[in-house]
Amino acid sequence: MPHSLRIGTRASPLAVWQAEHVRAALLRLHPGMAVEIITMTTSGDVLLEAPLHALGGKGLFVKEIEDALQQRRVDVAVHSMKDVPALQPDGLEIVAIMAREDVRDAFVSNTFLHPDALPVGARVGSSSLRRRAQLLERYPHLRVDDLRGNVATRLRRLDEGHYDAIILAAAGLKRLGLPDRITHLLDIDCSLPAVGQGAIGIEARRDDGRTRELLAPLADADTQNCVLAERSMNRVLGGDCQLPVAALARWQGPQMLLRGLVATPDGRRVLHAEARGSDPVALGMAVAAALVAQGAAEIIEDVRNP
Ligand SMILES: NCc1[nH]cc(CCC(=O)O)c1CC(=O)O
Repeated sequence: MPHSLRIGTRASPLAVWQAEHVRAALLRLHPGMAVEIITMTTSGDVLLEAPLHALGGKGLFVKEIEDALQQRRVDVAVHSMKDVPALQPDGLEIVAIMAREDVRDAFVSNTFLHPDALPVGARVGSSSLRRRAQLLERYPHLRVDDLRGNVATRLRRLDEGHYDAIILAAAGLKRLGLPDRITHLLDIDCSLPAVGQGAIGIEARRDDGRTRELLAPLADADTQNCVLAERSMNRVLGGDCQLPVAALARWQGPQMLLRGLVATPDGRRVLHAEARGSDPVALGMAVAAALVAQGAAEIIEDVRNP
């Protein structure tokens, strides 16, 4: 019997690119396998007007796709790991994380070559509290305005002149074939990325051994361990991508270095912690504990219940 597989994904061009990336990798291993991509609209796509962090619920971009997975309408869900909540619903599991793209945030402007060049009162578009906080810490003279929508929408709003600059994930621009739109790549000391940024995660039903077996070779062990460390930090903090929380793990030889950050959205308080080790989960818990010791839990509570 020939293998066949249904992949569920958001309908945005970036999400579809990522699902096609998974399909291509599967077809390289199993030429002739039937892999169907099924696009769906998520509540995150529908609720485009409200600022993301005000919508409250976690996993706005993954919920409907996970429902389809649980109901066996699809066999596989492909997500940006950045959008995936710390815990998966009953019976589902992230079974593979693929090799990471560029993890950095990108500064995109048609006028200014670098954020250093932005004048007092310049408008920067971003709905991410994490990006807002880190930008305002370094450049308190800027105005950060909400900007939602898929990558093309955000670029169009910039081009229409609503903003002097916007911040986007470099990974999305590169995947969509738009690397030329990157004006300046922000160093991780300037903008520590979101947990899981740049990584594609593949989710399946825990008990679906056949699908898990098909997907296993798509995993990149180094990326998987780094994202595990970042997510283990985030789980302790109760974080999701709607909070001003950042983390990045990288291998330095046999050791992993995990950096974590929690900030107030206005960038006035920015907590940093880092640790080295080889056990990703322990590392994430250690960095989370170091942030909590500096007051991270109170900052997060204030953001959740202003
Ligand atoms: N929240 C939306 C989202 N989810 C993942 C990416 C980019 C791709 C990635 O980080 O893997 C983006 C767009 C952005 O932040 O610019």
